[in-house]
Amino acid sequence: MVERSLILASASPRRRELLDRCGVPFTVVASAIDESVEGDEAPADYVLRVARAKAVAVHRRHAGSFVLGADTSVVAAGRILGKPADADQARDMLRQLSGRCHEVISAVVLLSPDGRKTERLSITQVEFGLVHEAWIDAYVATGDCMDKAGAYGIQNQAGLWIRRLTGSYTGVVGLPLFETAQLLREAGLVEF
Ligand SMILES: Cc1cn([C@H]2C[C@H](O)[C@@H](COP(=O)(O)OP(=O)(O)OP(=O)(O)O)O2)c(=O)[nH]c1=O
Repeated sequence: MVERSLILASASPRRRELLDRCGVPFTVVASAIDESVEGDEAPADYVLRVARAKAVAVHRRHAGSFVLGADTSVVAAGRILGKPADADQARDMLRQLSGRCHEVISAVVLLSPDGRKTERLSITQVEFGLVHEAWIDAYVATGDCMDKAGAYGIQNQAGLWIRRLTGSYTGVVGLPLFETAQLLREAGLVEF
């Protein structure tokens, strides 16, 4: 096993809980980066770019460590839905998702102490059943939507609206465990 520290470059409590399951000790350092979409950037390119930027920002301050960065976006009808700015935007996003399929794209990037970068992408198809206006109002009132891409948390009440999912549940929650474990294993940080 490699005797180097691992830093999770994220403020997300979900990512912390998921990374805990990999069984490797780590610390958390949040990165504040600009997450705006650049021009007509493709969704997968955008998510990878932002995940890299989060890892790089933290690696600059902690160059002797491994740094893991991640990003998650919802893509509906080709449009990238990040975290809603307010309750109205959250309602709009949930109306767009109701009764349709969308994709959740998560990127995970690992920087080594020597600056070597490895990365993986996880793409999941999610189908929402019809979501009534009253359900949207009640859910938005809980506030759960505000810190989540696409304005929903599959792990909370919005999970009741999901008819089907093909891909990675943990990817939707923000840290695809299969892909993350691959990166940590390749770096010699986990054994299995
Ligand atoms: C779709 C979906 C997203 N999410 C979360 C995962 C991410 O934390 C968040 C998307 O925003 P991100 O910008 O990917 O992450 P973040 O701002 O929470 O954390 P950081 O940038 O510091 O790493 O939405 C869920 O928890 N459940 C879901 O069902």
